[in-house]
Amino acid sequence: MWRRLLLRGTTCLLQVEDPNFLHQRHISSLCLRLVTQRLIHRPPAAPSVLRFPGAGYFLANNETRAYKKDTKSTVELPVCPITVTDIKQYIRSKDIPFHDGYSCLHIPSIFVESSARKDSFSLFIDKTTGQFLCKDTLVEGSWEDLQDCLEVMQKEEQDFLSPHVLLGYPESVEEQEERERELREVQRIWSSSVPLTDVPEDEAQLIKTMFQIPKVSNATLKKFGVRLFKPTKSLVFPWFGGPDSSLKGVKLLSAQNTDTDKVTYNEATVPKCSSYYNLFGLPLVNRMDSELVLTGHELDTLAVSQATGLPSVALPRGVSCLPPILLPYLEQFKRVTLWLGEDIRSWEASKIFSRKLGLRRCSLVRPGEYQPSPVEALAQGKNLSRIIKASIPAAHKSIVSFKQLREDVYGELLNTEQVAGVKWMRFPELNRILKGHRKGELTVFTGPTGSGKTTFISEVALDLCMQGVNTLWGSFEINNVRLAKIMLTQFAMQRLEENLEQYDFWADKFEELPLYFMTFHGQQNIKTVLDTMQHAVYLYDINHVIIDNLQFMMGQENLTVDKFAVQDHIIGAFRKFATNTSCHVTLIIHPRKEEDDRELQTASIFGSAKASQEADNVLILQEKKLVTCPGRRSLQVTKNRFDGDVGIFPLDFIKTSLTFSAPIKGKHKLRKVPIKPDDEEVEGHEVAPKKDDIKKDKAEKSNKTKKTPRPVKSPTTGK
Ligand SMILES: Nc1ncnc2c1ncn2[C@@H]1O[C@H](COP(=O)(O)OP(=O)(O)OP(=O)(O)O)[C@@H](O)[C@H]1O
Repeated sequence: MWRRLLLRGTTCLLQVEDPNFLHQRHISSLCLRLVTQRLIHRPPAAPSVLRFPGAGYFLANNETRAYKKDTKSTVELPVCPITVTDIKQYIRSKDIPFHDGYSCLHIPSIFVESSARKDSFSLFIDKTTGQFLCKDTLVEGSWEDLQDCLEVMQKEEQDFLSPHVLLGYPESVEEQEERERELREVQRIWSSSVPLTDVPEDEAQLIKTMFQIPKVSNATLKKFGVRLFKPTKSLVFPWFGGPDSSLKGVKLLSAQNTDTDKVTYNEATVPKCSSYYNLFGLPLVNRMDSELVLTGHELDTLAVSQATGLPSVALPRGVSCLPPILLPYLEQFKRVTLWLGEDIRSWEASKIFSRKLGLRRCSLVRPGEYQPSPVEALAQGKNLSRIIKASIPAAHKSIVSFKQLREDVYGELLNTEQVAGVKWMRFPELNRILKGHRKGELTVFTGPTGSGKTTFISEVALDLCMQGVNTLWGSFEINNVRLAKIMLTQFAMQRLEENLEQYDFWADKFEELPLYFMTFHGQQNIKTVLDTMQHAVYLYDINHVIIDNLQFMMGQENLTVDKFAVQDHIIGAFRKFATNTSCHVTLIIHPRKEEDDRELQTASIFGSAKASQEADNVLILQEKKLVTCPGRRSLQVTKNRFDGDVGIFPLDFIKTSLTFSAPIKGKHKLRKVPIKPDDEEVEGHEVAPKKDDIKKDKAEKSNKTKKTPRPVKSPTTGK
């Protein structure tokens, strides 16, 4: 029997074998099946979406909510994008009082009985996404979930709902086991580590010297609950959270002193960094505190707190991202000072994060010689309070004088290397010409049809992503599975088809990359694409978007208008996006038809001159049609706005690994660095373990040092 269903505004036809399918449990499993088959995005949470004739509405009262973690790194726009005005209008229509906060709207929790509500406005709705979080119960969900809940409350004439009302994805057995294993690991580390105050004074001093925190007092370490895990000489930072302030996780920090007197830190978290949402220092914040210093590191928070007495919290993944799910915890502060570190990357991150936090309450500490990171400032005996007082307001006017710019200019002159951007590990020649990959730029990339544009740009982007550049792919031509397969092959630098036993090893490492995909395929509307990009920038602090390729946005536009004008409009929109969001956009554009044996030039890019005018960089994949060397490609940089250097270098394609970056005839020999006495590792590239090691690695999988941050998908609870 066929039944028509309306799910989140989409009509679905369902074949139903069981005539009693209207029973709650059937609907719930049916919805889950639909989700697994990706027919709908997630199970509908409540009645307004399930309109069975005569069925009334449906709530899964007995189901507990548990998001399926890390499902996919795909970015999709919410079914119906909303604005803050929509949210406000809806809330008003339900007669719910609200408080207009910085990043969120605050309403009374609907998951707590009114008599038991501790805080009258403890449910936070993200103004940008509509995502909500109830701080009292830690129930969270989408804007649609919240609307559904409110509809039910109204229909039922209830003044609160059970926190278990929302349907969730049940955890798989493996997920459950993994979670339990992680919890045991957290407990094991925590109980076998000791407070630094219990360590003999000379040993404690030695540890502090090792971590270069000689001036951080025992009292401060004790106050923040920092411990020492003796087996690895690591500092342990606890994550206490949830309504019961229980131990949710730990971060282990080890220090390594280098020849240059500088210390390098290695971090490991349990649970793994993709589910680690600790705002370290939060339990010490008072409900009435209205000022906060936000740092990029736990040690910095210790330094700020000790030197200034101000409340301070550290971001769980440093400057790489500020997950929106943490924003509700920062709503109470009228003034937030962002002091994220001592380099340009921290400075750029502080500007981006302050947009999420609300510019008007944020001020930024500009890194510089006299303003190093907080922990260094403390070690150097600087006055941290004065540095914080001298921080500059994040809100800026659109017209500025040189007086306001002079510090920026000075900073750029002082840090020329950092200003030049992230260097490629696999493409030294690109570094030589372009100097690096910079935020806010537009790169236009072209090359003959089928010459390997996607393959090449995939490796170029992967290289950056492996260094922590949060990357979003918009691949309209080839689907995400194929693209991910290319990238994974390039990542592993080998044909995985022939080494399937290594698949899990590489896939596990690949999964840790801050890499996301838009789910579009085929022709797309430019506005939808830009909205999705904007959404991803907000959620995942994307730094690099790759669009493959522009021609897939042309078809949707009104083609009675001049084709070139449409293309110019699209390029202009991407240019604006790059500038406004400080995100680098790489745009692949097909060339116009040239004669086969002619090399492409900037002017060969399809369309008018707008593409090359707007672009900061123009890259061309040249294909020489030589009989002697048919597959030979070169990469030509014909425009480089940063410093004007242009040039060309040859690319040798290795079919097994789909890479272009191998050493060229001994010219760019990579140093071999042994990692084990009997193993060799090419610089910047990992070696997969032998078959036997794979099993071991799986068992120990949890959390060895992870440098690359990962997406934000699971709740703050760390559940
Ligand atoms: N230098 C090369 N030599 C030989 N084959 C290559 C080279 N680079 C890529 N290929 C292969 O050519 C095929 C097409 O590559 P790719 O899709 O990257 O090209 P493209 O320029 O993006 O194509 P299109 O013009 O259709 O967008 C792939 O199978 C790829 O593995």
